[in-house]
Amino acid sequence: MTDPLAHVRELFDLADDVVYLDGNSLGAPPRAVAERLDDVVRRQWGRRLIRSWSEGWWEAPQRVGDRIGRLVGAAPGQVVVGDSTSVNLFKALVGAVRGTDRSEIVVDAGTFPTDGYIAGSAAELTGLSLRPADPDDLRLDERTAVVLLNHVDYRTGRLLDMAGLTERAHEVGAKVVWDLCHSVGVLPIELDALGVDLAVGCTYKFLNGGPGSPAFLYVPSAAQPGFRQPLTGWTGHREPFAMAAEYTPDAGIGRARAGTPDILSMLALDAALDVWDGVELADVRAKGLALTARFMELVRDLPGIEVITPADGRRGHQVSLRHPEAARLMAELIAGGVIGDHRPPDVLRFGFAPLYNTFDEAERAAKALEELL
Ligand SMILES: Cc1ncc(COP(=O)(O)O)c(C=O)c1O
Ligand SMILES: Nc1c(O)cccc1C(=O)C[C@H](N)C(=O)O
Repeated sequence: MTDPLAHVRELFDLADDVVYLDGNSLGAPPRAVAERLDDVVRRQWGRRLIRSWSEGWWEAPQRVGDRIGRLVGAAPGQVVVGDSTSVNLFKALVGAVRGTDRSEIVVDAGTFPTDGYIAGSAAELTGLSLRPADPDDLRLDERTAVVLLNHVDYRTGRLLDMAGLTERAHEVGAKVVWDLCHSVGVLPIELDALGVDLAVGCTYKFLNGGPGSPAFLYVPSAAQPGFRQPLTGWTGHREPFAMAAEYTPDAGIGRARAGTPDILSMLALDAALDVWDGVELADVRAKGLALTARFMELVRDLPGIEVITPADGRRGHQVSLRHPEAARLMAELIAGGVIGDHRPPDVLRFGFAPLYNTFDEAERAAKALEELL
């Protein structure tokens, strides 16, 4: 295919002697980040000192949130950036079930561990039970307060049907929280249009925000007045600088904030998001499907390999291969300059980031694996 994103790779600081296929865990650095951080540290922090809080720092969580909103189909004022995905999951789940007369939280059984752990804790603290369930057989009913689902499964790369599952939850009066860690920046997402209740996601994978860059939380405008999240830190207060004794939440998405925002990471993410300017998610999606299809075609028949990522369009931008010696194979691939990762016990993962990965890289990686086998 002709690649409408070919020029975007130049915006990244990537060495040509490495085939980097782990952007689904830690995205590559956009060149603009180092430059921006230099300005933030030397000029904003260094010269403007504390004045910088009123020169853009304080509002950064909402401003950067709106930039992510564009990528997930959320109108402005509904996404806030800060804290980790784990912390935002806790805010979302407790906020979703507080005051409910329903009795269970449902989580997809194969979830990324942190989601299951946090859901367990949220259930225990709110007196609900936690029920892990297969996304193909969720069995939601009037007992279900909320269901937490991963849009793209971290292990297999399978993409769930957000529209259908959101509708199913709503049919029984349950809420749905979507974890978008492996789908934000991968495909067009329509949170507002689908009536999603809450969503979280991390920014260090396909959004390339850098190691530990802050996560995001989506709370639709209509739900904000009733959203009572448990971490009532002062920055979520309606008038934080009034230093009032009583907590009064911000009227809008600001109530989803907790403590002081991590400005260095936040502004690194802000700079990283510049690579999306002028990029169409439809192009990203088309290239991601083509890259993963090409790689799957090349590795499908290799000895001992089982492709566990769906071959139809229901996948994100990673290819997962099962092999009994996955750990050894990945270590050898990495030693040879092809960087993917291994998830226990026997899964090799290869993430394709359409903004910077090329078809030539898909072929080089497949060739390297073939030679090892
Ligand atoms: C689906 C999913 N949820 C959550 C996380 C991480 O959460 P946190 O940002 O708290 O480390 C990851 C990856 O680390 C993930 O893959
Ligand atoms: N967040 C990570 C980290 O701090 C260190 C190593 C890996 C990660 C990851 O993001 C793992 C990733 N969520 C996964 O899908 O496995």
